[in-house]
This record gives sequence, structure tokens and C-alpha cells, in this order.
Amino acid sequence: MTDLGARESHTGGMYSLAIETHGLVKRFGRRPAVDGIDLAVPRGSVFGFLGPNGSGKTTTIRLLLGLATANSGDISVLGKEMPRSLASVLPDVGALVEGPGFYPFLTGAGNLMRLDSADRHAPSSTRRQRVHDALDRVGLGHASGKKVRAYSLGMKQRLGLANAMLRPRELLVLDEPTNGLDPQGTREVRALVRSLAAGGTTVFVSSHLLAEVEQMCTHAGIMSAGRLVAQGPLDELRSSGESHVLIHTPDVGKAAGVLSRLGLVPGDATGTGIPGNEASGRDGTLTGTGLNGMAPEAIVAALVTGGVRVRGFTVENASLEERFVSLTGEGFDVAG
Ligand SMILES: Nc1ncnc2c1ncn2[C@@H]1O[C@H](COP(=O)(O)OP(=O)(O)OP(=O)(O)O)[C@@H](O)[C@H]1O
Repeated sequence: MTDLGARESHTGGMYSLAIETHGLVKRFGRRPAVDGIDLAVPRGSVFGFLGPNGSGKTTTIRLLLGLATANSGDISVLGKEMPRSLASVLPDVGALVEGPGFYPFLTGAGNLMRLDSADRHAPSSTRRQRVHDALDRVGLGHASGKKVRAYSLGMKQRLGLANAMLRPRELLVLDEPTNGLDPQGTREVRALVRSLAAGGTTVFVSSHLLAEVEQMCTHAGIMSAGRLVAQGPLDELRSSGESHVLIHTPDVGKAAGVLSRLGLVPGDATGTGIPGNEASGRDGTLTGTGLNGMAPEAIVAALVTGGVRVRGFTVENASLEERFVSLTGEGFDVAG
């Protein structure tokens, strides 16, 4: 886990993790929706909380924000114990959870003015300007005077984001912020998240979309059936997956034999250089898995010594998708 450095929080005290949990459990009836998770979200990261539907993401977020009570475990947000320090921590946390309730008969700006005035930490003198700026940042400037009942789902989602950003925050917690947005809106929200992070805000964002997490996030945590099955910087998560080699050669049959002798597992050959047809001289492609730390140059040397005409050789790390599927046992929706 990358330590992005401790610093003094607005609320006092030093911390390097914006969110930390130990053994967090939430049960509904007998069934645990969150089953003993140890989250570590570095300050300054964009942390993608990734998992299939029903894996416990929303429940965890509700626990972090004090919207639900844990059966057991500890939570610390911005260096302070939760929910004991809720009142002092929440002013530094912007949240978008399950679409906030807006008054349909008020305008977008009217709703935000109202929500801001209910926040006793928000200065009233700058309210109008802050509302205006937040609406602009989420691309709703043109619709600020429209009644919310005329807003599309995507516009309501953006209004929820604008609400979370009415004041500078140390931490933003966003539950599926691109839900209901069209492709353009989705791109804008992703860019917005990145720009917030560039300004120093830690962003904890849930998603069931792998591609989204890959585009937006520096770190990820992977949920599966209430458990956090992996977490860390994206690069580390990728590199902990299994690598494989790709060999381009007209001698795929010979190459498969060499890989087997080295203890690798040859995959299916593709292309025209299939075994038995090697006289064609045309390239085929062969994959090999089960490297077990073997150096690529040792594999190339063995291939050449074994008489294989190596015309191309690549080591490929497992994609995040392969890694996540192997951890969760489920296919991921990689669209988006
Ligand atoms: N209030 C509740 N009462 C009973 N069961 C619940 C409640 N809230 C959530 N659950 C159950 O807990 C499990 C985790 O749900 P949760 O909403 O946290 O998952 P999720 O990963 O956020 O999925 P989604 O993206 O579909 O919201 C699910 O099986 C869900 O049915």
C-alpha cells in the first residue's frame, strides 16, 4: 500500500489514511452484507471500490458515513473514530449516496441553496457564488433555474455531485456517481473526479464498472460477497496477477514442447503455423502460462536452443479484468 504521507487534518491530528476500517461487519438478519473488511484508503488517492451488484459496496459506504450502524469492527475517517466523531468529521466529507432527495418543485439552484443553508458550517455570505460554481463544475449551469422535476436522472445525479462539492472537502464519497448518465455525462463526471483529486481531495468512489475504475482511479479495493478480496494501487493489483508469454513462430509445435519441458503450460496455437503444418513457414502464435518467476530471456534461450525460430516474444501481465474475475469468480461488466 502506498503511503501518500501524513499531514494535519482540518479536524486535528495526523493521518495518512483517509479511511481505515478493521474487521467491519454488518449483518441483515443472519446474513453478513459486509463481512469483516479491513479497508485502507490512502489520503490523496482516487480509490475505486469495485464489485459486482450486491457485493456490499453501498452498505459499506453507509457505515462509513454513519448512515448505518456496524455490528462490529472499527472505522476511522480523516483520522477520527467513527461514528463517535461524526459531527466533527462530516463537514470535511462530501457524499453522494443513493441519489439525494431533492424538492421537485424547486429549481436546481434553489435546492442547493436550501441544502447549503441547512449546513451550519457553510458561510452564508458566499452561498450564492458557491452554488453557482458547483452547478457550473458539473455542467448544470444552463439548467440552474429549471425545476428539478424537469431534470433527467443524469441531471439529478449531477445535482447530487454539485451538492457534495458545495464546499471544499478533504474527502468525497461517491456511490456509483455515473449511474444514469449518458456517455458524455459519464466522461464529464470522470474528468471531474480526476480534477478534484488533482486539487488534493481524496475520492472514494464505488463502481461495478472495471473500465471506469481503470480510467479514474489510482487505487482499488475489490469486493466479493461482502469480503474485501484485494486492495492496493492499480499497478500492484495488476502485477500480482499471473503473467503469460506470447510467442510468434512458424514452429509452434516445437515451441509447445520446449514450454512443457520448462514447466510452463502451453495454450492453444493460433495462426497458420499450426503443428504439423510447420513447413508452411508462416507464423503462428502460442501462449504459455505458469511462468513461476522464470526470466523471459531464459525462455527465449531455451526456445532458440530447441530449434524454434522465434520471430516475436512478449510477456503480458494479467489484465485487471483477469485479476478481478479470478478473485471474485464473476464476470465483470467492463463496459463504460
Ligand atoms: N436494508 C437491508 N436489508 C436487508 N438486506 C440488505 C439491506 N441493504 C442491503 N442488503 C443486502 O446486502 C447485500 C449487499 O448489498 P449492497 O447494496 O451493499 O451491495 P452493493 O455492492 O452496493 O450492490 P448494488 O450496486 O446493487 O447496490 C445484498 O445482498 C443486499 O440485498
